[in-house]
Amino acid sequence: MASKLLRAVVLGPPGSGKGTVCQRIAESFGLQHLSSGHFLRENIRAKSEVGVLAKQYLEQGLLVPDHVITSVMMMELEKKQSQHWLLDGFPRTLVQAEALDRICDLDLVINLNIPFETLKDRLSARWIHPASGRVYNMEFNPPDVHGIDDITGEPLIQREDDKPDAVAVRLRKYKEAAKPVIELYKSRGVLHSFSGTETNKIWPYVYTLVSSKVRPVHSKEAN
Ligand SMILES: Nc1ccn([C@H]2C[C@H](O)[C@@H](COP(=O)(O)OP(=O)(O)OP(=O)(O)O)O2)c(=O)n1
Ligand SMILES: Nc1nc2c(ncn2[C@@H]2O[C@H](COP(=O)(O)OP(=O)(O)O)[C@@H](O)[C@H]2O)c(=O)[nH]1
Repeated sequence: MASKLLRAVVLGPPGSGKGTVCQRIAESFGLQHLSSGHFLRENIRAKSEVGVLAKQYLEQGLLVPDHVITSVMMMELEKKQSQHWLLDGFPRTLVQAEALDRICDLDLVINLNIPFETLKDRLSARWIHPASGRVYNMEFNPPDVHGIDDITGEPLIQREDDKPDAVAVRLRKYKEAAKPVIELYKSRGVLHSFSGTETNKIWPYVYTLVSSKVRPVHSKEAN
């Protein structure tokens, strides 16, 4: 098994299960899950310079400018240089993919293909714990107590951009921006696409793929 540090990306539209799959990979293989959306929401809550700027874009359903999210992610990646990592939500555009290219060679890109109706249903039932980024779904993985985070006991919230009108716009924008990124990774031979409507069915295939690159922390397959 290669001892090289894993550099991986998970691509997929909003609601496709990137966060869920990344969390499982991070737990099973002991690698760092870096979510660009989570870093942005943290900055917004902290009212940092990046956060104040990002908020203006997110409120209009827009992506933040490439240079802003790229500098946030480059700073985070610098801190994790000596660890295996997995990116969730970055790169979202070709410009971001090109910036990532300048600092590393990706080993693996996991692309989640999920039907539009499934995405809409999932997002309308998604609740998050803002401080940790923990994600719940009222049908798929509900919290122990309705509206309350299992670990901290703090309240869960629903993201503004998970409301139905915002979702349709986000999905359209995702497709447009992701197309050249997917083509780039396909041409490099690192793209692995998974299609379906259930994360639990996709997960064993993802697990097998990642196992070919990194050793699992637990000997038994999770879920
Ligand atoms: N590279 C990125 C990543 C995120 N964002 C912005 C737009 C996103 O709508 C928001 C939240 O990011 P998430 O990755 O959490 O959200 P997604 O839109 O991808 O939705 P989801 O978490 O549902 O996949 O942050 C951005 O502008 N550029
Ligand atoms: N019903 C259902 N919900 C799921 C499944 N997989 C993930 N979810 C939920 O769908 C929502 C979106 O998943 P998430 O991992 O946040 O996707 P992301 O937007 O791509 O990061 C969350 O509320 C998840 O808990 C699934 O197979 N079935």
